[in-house]
Amino acid sequence: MENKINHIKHIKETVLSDQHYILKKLSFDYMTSNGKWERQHREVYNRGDGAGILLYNRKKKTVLLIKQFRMPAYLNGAKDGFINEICGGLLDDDDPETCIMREVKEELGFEISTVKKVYEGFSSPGVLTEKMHFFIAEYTDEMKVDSGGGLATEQEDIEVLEIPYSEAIDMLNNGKIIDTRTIVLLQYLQIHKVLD
Ligand SMILES: Nc1nc2c(ncn2[C@@H]2O[C@H](COP(=O)(O)OP(=O)(O)O[C@H]3O[C@H](CO)[C@@H](O)[C@H](O)[C@@H]3O)[C@@H](O)[C@H]2O)c(=O)[nH]1
Ligand SMILES: [Mg+2]
Repeated sequence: MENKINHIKHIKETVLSDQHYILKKLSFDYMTSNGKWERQHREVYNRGDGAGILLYNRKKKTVLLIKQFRMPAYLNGAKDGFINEICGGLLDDDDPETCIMREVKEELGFEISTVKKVYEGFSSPGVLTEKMHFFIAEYTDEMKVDSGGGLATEQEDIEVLEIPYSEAIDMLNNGKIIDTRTIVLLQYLQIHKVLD
């Protein structure tokens, strides 16, 4: 594989794992800022892109979060490994809007028809190819169609949390929200005074 960008060349890819998603080792020549070429090696994990959404209710001043077990967080000191998060998922073959509406239905049990895209960005650009699409949307009780909880066929075991926005902000400030996607969207609501 050759790249048109002129600060990298001689790119070699080796698949290290393709069991579920794809982990590759990339070896390439990189031209440093002082003009010298050096051989670099980087492991890159490709799980596709993702989308996440924070649902809020203007009248009740509540937000919808989910709680689920995350093995990587458990391995890295997150107590029992249960993480408070925004609803979200991998795009698979869908566009971000279609994906996020599907995840809202599967994980939260709500059917929403409009979402607002607020950000797009790389989750962890040094290691993941993943680009995240961030959304917010308003919900009302009438949009609830079932109890959510995720797909048992995908071994998802998700608790839906409807909590006062003020409590979510307290959780953010006292370290109980430790998922960066969730921090980003709660701060979006704060910065833009969406529920003030
Ligand atoms: N067998 C197997 N299944 C897996 C594996 N990894 C994930 N899965 C399955 O794939 C499903 C993915 O569910 P989604 O809702 O689509 O994704 P997510 O795990 O919620 O990911 C979201 O959060 C991530 C963490 O922040 C984000 O990285 C991602 O973009 C997305 O927003 C999981 O429930 C699980 O069943 C694996 O290594 N092996
Ligand atoms: Mg998910």
